[in-house]
Amino acid sequence: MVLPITLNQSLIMTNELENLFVEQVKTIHSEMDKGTSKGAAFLGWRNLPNEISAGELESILAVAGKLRKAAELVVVIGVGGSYLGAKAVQDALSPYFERKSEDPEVIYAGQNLSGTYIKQLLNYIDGKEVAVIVISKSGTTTEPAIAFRILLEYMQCRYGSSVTERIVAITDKSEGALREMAIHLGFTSFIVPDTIGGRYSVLTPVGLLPLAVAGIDIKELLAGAKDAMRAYSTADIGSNQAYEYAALRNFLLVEGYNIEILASFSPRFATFHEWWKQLFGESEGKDGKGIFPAAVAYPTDLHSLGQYVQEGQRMLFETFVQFEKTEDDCAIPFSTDNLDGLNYLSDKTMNEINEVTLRATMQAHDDGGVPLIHLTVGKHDAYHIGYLIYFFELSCTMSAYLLDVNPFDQPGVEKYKKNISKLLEKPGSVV
Ligand SMILES: O=P(O)(O)OC[C@H]1O[C@H](O)[C@H](O)[C@@H](O)[C@@H]1O
Repeated sequence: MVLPITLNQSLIMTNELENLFVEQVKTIHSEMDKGTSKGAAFLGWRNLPNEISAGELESILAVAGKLRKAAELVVVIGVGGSYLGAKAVQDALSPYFERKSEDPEVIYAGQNLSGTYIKQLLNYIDGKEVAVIVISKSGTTTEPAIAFRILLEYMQCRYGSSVTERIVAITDKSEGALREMAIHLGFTSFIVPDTIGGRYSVLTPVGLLPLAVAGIDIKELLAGAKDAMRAYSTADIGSNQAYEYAALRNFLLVEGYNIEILASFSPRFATFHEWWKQLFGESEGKDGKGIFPAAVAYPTDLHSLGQYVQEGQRMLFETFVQFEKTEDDCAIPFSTDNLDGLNYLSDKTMNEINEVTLRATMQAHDDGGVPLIHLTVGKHDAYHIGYLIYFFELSCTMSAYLLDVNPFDQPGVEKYKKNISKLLEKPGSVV
């Protein structure tokens, strides 16, 4: 059977260490099952692919259908976990250049505080039929709240009382300013479940609604996640590659490799790197622990960071994600004059050369002393992306538990927020 994801690596672990991980993983797995692991109240994503009801899926699709009909452009407002998952999957599964005519354009706001960005966004959407999806689990995050205030004013001026048909909020069921606004102004809304933190929420309405609006097959995405959930349900590292990946990372950390670079050769996968960075960075980076998650888009970055990876400080390991099958390809044409000397490639396609470049890179980095993990993904489609999401969510959680940290909080992020409040003299903040 061809597995949707396979993991290869050539690291040599001592038997003692391997046995230690085998035992630790078993214990943690059973603690997760019993709900006694750190932050266990936020393990809701674990069974989500099985638990999302047909009713909820239908209502997401129905609302998406309405927005698709009403709007040629949809602005999705959110930051962090309320933005990265949807954008990662949308970019991974959309054509590079030309959208299908029935798919609205989906653009993002609230992930930065650039006045230039919002001003130009307002100019860009003017004259187009617009809808807005505003997402914030807490309902109080400053960056998206500011973007929404500006977009809401714009939408109210433009659409008057019918604005409620064009705005959808996704937030906590009862807490936060966004929930209050949704009730007060009468927007359609969805709930981010209490048991799922932002960075694990891509398979809830947080990711599913914007993706359905963009024309992504969310049922296939969930089908992949559901199969992954089944495939990675065992506590045994030997037959659970999500746990194997978690253990390998922790082994490498013990060996002094404290930076992981996620590397891929598919440009449309690059936003997924950003989702992965938040997932691992916020889940593990606390109590003075954690592997720093970085990412490179090859071959572009072979011509920038490649030098460092090859010969810089030896504290990096690399995880390659390779898609075996992609839909389109382009042959290298034969040239009669061969002025560029490339005729030796003319029996090959671009994707074949991309694959050779991947192998050449892995070999070079291996020679350079960079430990490698190689994840091969069967196909570049919604099913496999859903599978991969679940793979990383589970391995990230296990990896954080192996470090003995709570995977589901992010206390450090509050520090800068408090400083902003002080500097901007927010009422109630301590000066
Ligand atoms: O969804 P929100 O509550 O607006 O939060 C958006 C983001 O805010 C902060 O950056 C947190 O550290 C993230 O974990 C969260 O995803």
